[in-house]
Amino acid sequence: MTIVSLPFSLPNLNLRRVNRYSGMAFASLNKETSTTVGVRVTEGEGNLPKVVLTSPHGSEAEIYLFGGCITSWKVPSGKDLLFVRPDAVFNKKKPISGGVPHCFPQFGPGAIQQHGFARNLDWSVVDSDNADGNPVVTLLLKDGPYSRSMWDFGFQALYKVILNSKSISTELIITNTDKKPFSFTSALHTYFSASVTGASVKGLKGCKTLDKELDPTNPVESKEERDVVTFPGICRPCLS
Ligand SMILES: O=P(O)(O)OC[C@H]1O[C@@H](O)[C@H](O)[C@@H](O)[C@@H]1O
Repeated sequence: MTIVSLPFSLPNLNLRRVNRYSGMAFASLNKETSTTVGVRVTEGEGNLPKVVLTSPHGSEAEIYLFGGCITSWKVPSGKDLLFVRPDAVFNKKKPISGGVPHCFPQFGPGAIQQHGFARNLDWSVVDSDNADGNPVVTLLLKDGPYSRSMWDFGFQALYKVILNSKSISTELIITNTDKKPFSFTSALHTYFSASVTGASVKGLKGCKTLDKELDPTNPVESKEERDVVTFPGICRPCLS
């Protein structure tokens, strides 16, 4: 695997560092490659940079800077609990279809592109840590000409991913850096790798559903009536 230099600069952030292993994964400004235990940046699919978190307990996670998208979370047995669609592309022409894509500043359809622009932009690494053996990386996305062209607000998104021995945790902090208020919707739209046979989802009763099977551009709106949703075949209703 190849170590890549990433063209990021270090913003003036006051990020709390949690122990002696703190540091940048890689800094390219002076060609220095200081490492944090369990955090590295390598070339992924389509030569896109990805952060790899490796836990001493045997789990591993991969996060593409394009879209700030976690594409893999392997537990110690080697099983990947996340799913990436087989037809996903890694060429920045489309968001990476799978893993844990960001939806921001809009979830679903609306005034701007479906699920917003955060999954179409390059995030940068601003911090990495190793907290008691658990690797941590923090990514940053800020407004720029592309985001401003459709959503004219100043913002900062900080996305922290922590790989624990038996879990992975994420924290997304959105800060309004503008002089005017804004509202937004957001989601971490996770694709889990699972067999639908025997899978069920509770708690959807009463939720609005959109059935896109017949015409994805003109979904049929309805309401979920079932206490428990199972998946005997194609997943028809999708939550909006
Ligand atoms: O296809 P996209 O834009 O990546 O969105 C993923 C899914 O997002 C869901 O919120 C929609 O209900 C689905 O219809 C859609 O397939």
